[in-house]
Amino acid sequence: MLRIAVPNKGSLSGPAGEMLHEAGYQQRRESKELRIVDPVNEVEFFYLRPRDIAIYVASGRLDVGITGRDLLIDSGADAEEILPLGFARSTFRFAAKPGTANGVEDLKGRTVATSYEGIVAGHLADSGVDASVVHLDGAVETAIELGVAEVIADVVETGTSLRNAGLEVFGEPIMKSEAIVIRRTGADGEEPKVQQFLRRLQGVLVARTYVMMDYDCRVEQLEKAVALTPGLESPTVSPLHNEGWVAVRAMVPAKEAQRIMDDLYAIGARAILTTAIHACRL
Ligand SMILES: Nc1ncnc2c1ncn2[C@@H]1O[C@H](COP(=O)(O)OP(=O)(O)OP(=O)(O)O)[C@@H](O)[C@H]1O
Ligand SMILES: O=P(O)(O)OC[C@H]1O[C@H](OP(=O)(O)OP(=O)(O)O)[C@H](O)[C@@H]1O
Ligand SMILES: [Mg+2]
Repeated sequence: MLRIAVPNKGSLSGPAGEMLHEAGYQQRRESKELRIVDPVNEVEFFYLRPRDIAIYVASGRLDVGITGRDLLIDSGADAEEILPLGFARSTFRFAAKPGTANGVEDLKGRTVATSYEGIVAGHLADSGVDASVVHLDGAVETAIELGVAEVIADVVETGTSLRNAGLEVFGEPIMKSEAIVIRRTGADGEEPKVQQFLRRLQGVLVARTYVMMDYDCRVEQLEKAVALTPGLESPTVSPLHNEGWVAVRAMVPAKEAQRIMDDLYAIGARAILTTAIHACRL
């Protein structure tokens, strides 16, 4: 049985559960459940604090886990990223009252408040800057107003929390994060159960990013049409009953579907349809 760690709370929890559900796995029915078995798929899910997931996976007791890249790095645990999942995207940045600092080099002798002590201490050390780090559990933006620190380092997505606190980011982003799948560093990457789990999640990612496009076009226009819709491998081309026409089928990125439909129409393609992909194995 594959043992998988899933975030039980916070920004990662909802989207992780949705993705696992879309991948065909049974998920917990209520948020108090800490562990469920999905006997059909032979997996067991452990709902754990997002911050703790890298530690469990590094211990080898759980095979894989879903967490944030920033949380993995912050933990310092012996685990590695094996698949980015495209949700809970954020950047990790320094922020302060306008005019306080322009870059990490200005932090010498100052105090930085953060919930991500591991990332911040590592970044300061890499930059050769000697500053103090104060650990806070959350709502870090308030630390400056209340005089606990002059600078914070925190997750930024829309920037609303910073604006509301009258703060501005400064310096280069410390890191970019998103939800990821992790496993213990050096664990057997070919393990069939792990590979199957990753293929299912990759299938969800593809189904979310691509649509299926079908259209008819004249044989003379086929090369131009195929250049617009190269598909992942190569498009399927089938003869139509009407001589001189073919039907083409290819996956295209969902974001580009409307532009591609316009371009296909312009070269004479007709009956252009797009349909959603519900599941996929590449
Ligand atoms: N507003 C946000 N937008 C996108 N990702 C976020 C946001 N806030 C946190 N994250 C990401 O979620 C992960 C942190 O999850 P965690 O559950 O510890 O914190 P949280 O979502 O802030 O929840 P809480 O603060 O309620 O405990 C990190 O990977 C972080 O980058
Ligand atoms: O740039 P934004 O879109 O505003 O998002 C970033 C904010 O979201 C998270 O806070 P959360 O609500 O989880 O509270 P916390 O600070 O207590 O973790 C994070 O810690 C930032 O404060
Ligand atoms: Mg938070």
